[in-house]
Amino acid sequence: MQLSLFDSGDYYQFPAELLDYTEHFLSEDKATSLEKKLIESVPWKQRMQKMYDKEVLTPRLTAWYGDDDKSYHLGGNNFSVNAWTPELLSIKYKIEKLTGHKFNSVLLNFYRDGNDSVAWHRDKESELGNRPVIASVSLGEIRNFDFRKKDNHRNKYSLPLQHGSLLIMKGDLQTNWEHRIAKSNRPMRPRINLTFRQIREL
Ligand SMILES: O=C(O)CCC(=O)C(=O)O
Ligand SMILES: [Fe+2]
Repeated sequence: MQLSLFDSGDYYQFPAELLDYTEHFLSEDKATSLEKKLIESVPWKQRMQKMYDKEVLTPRLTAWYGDDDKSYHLGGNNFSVNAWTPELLSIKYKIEKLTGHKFNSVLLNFYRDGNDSVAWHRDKESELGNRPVIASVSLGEIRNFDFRKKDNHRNKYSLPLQHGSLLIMKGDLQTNWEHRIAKSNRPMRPRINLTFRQIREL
């Protein structure tokens, strides 16, 4: 795994048990055709999100797919669940085979350009349980996945997520670290991110 530091004056070793990065998880062709298919066929929506006490529009489009037609509360959002498509199921099986972890849902993010983003957060909803394993597939534009220690923001890293890559987030990552996809002034093509999760019923 290659990590670039934000602040070259300080050096922190990032604990490898929290992240697993596979750069060429999908072939270039596979990744490109999947990206095109998802952009065209997913019922993308800009949703409302609770930020402190206010409801704001998320600065990206999202969609939720999963095992049945229940809708889950995730971080106070009420997503209605779409049924698995053959493309998403086949990616899910490929990740399960590689990692040995099972997933029952996937949250899709569509970053239309550099203006779209996800703010610093942890995926710590109780539906995910303790120390969740989240599998994140990236398609399209290379965006930086930034992460920082919750109690020491200077302990901060950036990982450029390549087209067709797989990032596994695990261990205490969602407990002790925050992550984000920052906005950029650089002209950017669209990017799609798929985060496979195991949601429990509460
Ligand atoms: O787009 C990404 O790589 C990260 C998305 C994310 O953090 C999330 O959906 O919780
Ligand atoms: Fe996240």
